[in-house]
Amino acid sequence: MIELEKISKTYRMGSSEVLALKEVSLLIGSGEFVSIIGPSGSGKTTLMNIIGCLDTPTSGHYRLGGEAVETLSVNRTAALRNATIGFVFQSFNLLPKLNALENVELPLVYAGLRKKERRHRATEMLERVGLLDRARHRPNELSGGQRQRVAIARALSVHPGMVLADEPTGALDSVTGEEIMGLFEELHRDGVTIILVTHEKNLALRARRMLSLHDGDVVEDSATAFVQEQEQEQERDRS
Ligand SMILES: Nc1ncnc2c1ncn2[C@@H]1O[C@H](COP(=O)(O)OP(=O)(O)OP(=O)(O)O)[C@@H](O)[C@H]1O
Repeated sequence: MIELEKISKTYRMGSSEVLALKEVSLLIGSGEFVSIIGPSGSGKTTLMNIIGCLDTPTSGHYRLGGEAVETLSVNRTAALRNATIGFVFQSFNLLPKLNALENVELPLVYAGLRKKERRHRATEMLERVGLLDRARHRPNELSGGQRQRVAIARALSVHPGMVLADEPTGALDSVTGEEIMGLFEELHRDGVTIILVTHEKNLALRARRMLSLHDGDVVEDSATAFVQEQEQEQERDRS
């Protein structure tokens, strides 16, 4: 469970200030599939960074899984983040000298797992994203979509309850982007919380809930047409 209460974020640069988030209050439940949309500079990445405990708000309160994040030490925050959140970025952020399997294993090295368990889990995750046959390939031997699948497998390797994805399809063509969205939908069906930043409305509408940001404010928080269609179908079935 994510609980944001009047979260504001101000960036200071010399004598000037940018108010990137303005008293944002939000509840996101376990297992939700939420997209965040908004124009460039509206605060999407800032909000994701705060939810992901990669940055701290200037004011307000953030509880993650019941823990008040502002009261935690840096080490405890890092431990909470590593155990609960998998990150997926537009630029994949894979290490070029490691092959796909080794990239997926990396968070498990940091988590202190033994080699045999790491191999087992990383293999399982590559299979999950349909890339087992590319396990020994380095990132430059993979397509963009395959690289993003490796990055998603890496995010999943620690079995996080939540995946935060910042423009995960931004570097991909539309067909490959659709495939990656299909993978997020599968994860959602498996109970993983998905929060996805995108500037493409057709992709945002594939989530079950869409938040629109404008100038640091959440200006819309709505169930997507996908959910409305499902509700209408259920209504028809009942009548
Ligand atoms: N490190 C920083 N220092 C100063 N200002 C920043 C910093 N990061 C973001 N900002 C400013 O905060 C505001 C929100 O930025 P943010 O990156 O969250 O927006 P965004 O919606 O993700 O934009 P985009 O779609 O272009 O990635 C912008 O005005 C931006 O210039």
